[in-house]
Amino acid sequence: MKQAIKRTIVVGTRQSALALTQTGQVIEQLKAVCSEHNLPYDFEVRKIVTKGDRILDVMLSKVGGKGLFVKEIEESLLNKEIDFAVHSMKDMPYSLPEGLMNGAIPKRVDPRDCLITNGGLTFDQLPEGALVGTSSLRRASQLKHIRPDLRMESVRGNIDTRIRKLETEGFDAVVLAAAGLYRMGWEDRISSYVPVDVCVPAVGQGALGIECRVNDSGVRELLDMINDPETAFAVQAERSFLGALNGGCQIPIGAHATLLEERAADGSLQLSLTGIVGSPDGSVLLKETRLGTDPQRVGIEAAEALRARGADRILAEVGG
Ligand SMILES: NCc1[nH]cc(CCC(=O)O)c1CC(=O)O
Repeated sequence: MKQAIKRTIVVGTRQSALALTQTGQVIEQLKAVCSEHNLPYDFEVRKIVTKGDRILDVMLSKVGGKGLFVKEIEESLLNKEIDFAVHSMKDMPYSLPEGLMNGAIPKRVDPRDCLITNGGLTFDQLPEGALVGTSSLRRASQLKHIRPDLRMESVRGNIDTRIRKLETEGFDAVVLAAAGLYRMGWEDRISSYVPVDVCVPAVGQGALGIECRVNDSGVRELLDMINDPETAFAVQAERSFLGALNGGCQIPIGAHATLLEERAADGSLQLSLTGIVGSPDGSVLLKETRLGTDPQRVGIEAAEALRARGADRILAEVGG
């Protein structure tokens, strides 16, 4: 029998353990789709070192924010050195360069933040004045807002480094996205979850984004098979919110959208989005929730409601 000639798809990723693991998981999903539909594709992983990986000792917000992790990867896509790239959605800047697009958003895992503590504490059980490690202004703002006694300190590095610092640097707790721990198979390290009404997650947290070239129809058709329309719908609303607040950088912004069980009268999906903007010290925390059927609009409406309450001033103060 004649063998079809296979196209080898080169997949770009950062070289952190989390990036490699989630890229491997996406490739496994695609391989299953290929064998089910008899599609002639092979996959090869190409590791890319980004500027964000080289600068690990500075607070992210001081060195230019999220774009640091994707610029080199996007250049490799445009140069055709790679054919698609797997990103943590929350690390993707709002706007993609001309010629690139988000080809798929697979099903989201748990979007919540979680605590790693000694002795399995919940947020409410943290002792008075506890030292909490996070490099995220969003987490610092929201946690200090309800617990002004907490001392927040920056902790950077890969997930395993941050967990190690719980012991080596005397933290009472380290805050991480649950999603990263699940993907690594380290969920047994999670002491407790921070409810989304206490700490609204980062835009896109728990979701992946798969970036590809707009004109690569083969890759686009393939990626479309692992797209999860409901996740994509919610993430679109969160990213619309981010875009409406000009939030490309590491700033104290969070948004969480969920689909409502009930459809609108005309049968379309409905979603609810809660967005926050806060000051890094937690003294100000603005929160708004909007419902609707158009994700773009819901994001913009929540952003406008926050802007009307002074969100721009807070963002300008932190240099967002
Ligand atoms: N900021 C780094 C980062 N980017 C993506 C994840 C994993 C969670 C996810 O995919 O949303 C993490 C770690 C963390 O925030 O704890």
